Amino acid sequence: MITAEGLSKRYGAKTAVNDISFTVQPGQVTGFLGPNGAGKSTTMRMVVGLDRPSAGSVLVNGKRYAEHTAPLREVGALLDAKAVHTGRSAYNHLLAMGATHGIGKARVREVIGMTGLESVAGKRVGGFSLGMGQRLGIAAALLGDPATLILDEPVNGLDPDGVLWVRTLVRSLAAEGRTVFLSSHLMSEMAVTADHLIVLGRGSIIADAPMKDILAAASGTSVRLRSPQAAALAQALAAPDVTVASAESDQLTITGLSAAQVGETAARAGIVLHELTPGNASLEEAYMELTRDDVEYSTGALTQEVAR
Ligand SMILES: Nc1ncnc2c1ncn2[C@@H]1O[C@H](COP(=O)(O)OP(=O)(O)OP(=O)(O)O)[C@@H](O)[C@H]1O
Repeated sequence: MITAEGLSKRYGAKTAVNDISFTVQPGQVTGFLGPNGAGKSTTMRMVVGLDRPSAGSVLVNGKRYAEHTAPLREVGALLDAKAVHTGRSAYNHLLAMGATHGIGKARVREVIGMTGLESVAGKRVGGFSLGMGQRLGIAAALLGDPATLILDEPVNGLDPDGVLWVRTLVRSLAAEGRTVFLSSHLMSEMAVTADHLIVLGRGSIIADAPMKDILAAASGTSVRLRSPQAAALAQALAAPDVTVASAESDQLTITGLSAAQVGETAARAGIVLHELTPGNASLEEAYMELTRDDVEYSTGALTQEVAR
């Protein structure tokens, strides 16, 4: 479990993380989202003691990272896969990391197997592709068999096979009861990987909720229905903030009302429904709506140009 209380980080005049409090629970995958520069990496770095908070604290299983006698066994982190520039082989790199914690060859071989690095384990890490580097970073994070995993952009640079592998891996780690804290800009992937989301914008938390609640709260969602009395229902639903579209005579697509509100209006009017389907917003839509005012490096003008 990760617990942050009033956590802040300032770099000179720049406040990268501004008084945030959150808990990352075990047994589920918690996604960490936010626009570029929102403070995600800074927060993750503070969890593992690579950056010192300007105020507040962040604890892993009740202690600061540095207070753990064997931190690799508590928290495994993939923070910057490119940081490993070494002439060592992957096998020797992991062995050297493990040596500080009494972790031996058997566990090193195990994580090499888990991350699909067998065929390149003897090769110099310096020559690794981005994807191989990511796999090695994940192998390093898993080395101490930690109860908490922090993965900053783990699918960056991975091919579709690798992306699916990370998804399966993190889901199984969470199912084993571990705490998994994961950042990614790939919304479609996050949507199928995370159970819970923490969204940062300009250093502050703008959402901290289960994935399903974030999707359900997104406005602009539509409700689709089929009814033999579709025209009468369209009239009954008419209201200033409601739009009703009809592609076929027995079908309606409604925005501005929930499925429950549509069903209740139909019941009050004595109208028969054959189908009533709430259309959830995609995570990408929900995310765009949440972070609309918090994008530091806005490309609004450009995207408007392109959309024209
Ligand atoms: N060492 C540093 N010195 C000065 N400013 C920094 C430093 N590290 C980060 N920042 C600033 O702090 C803010 C948060 O950066 P951070 O890397 O944590 O964001 P992020 O959410 O991880 O972004 P991205 O999605 O682009 O990785 C940014 O404005 C960044 O420029």
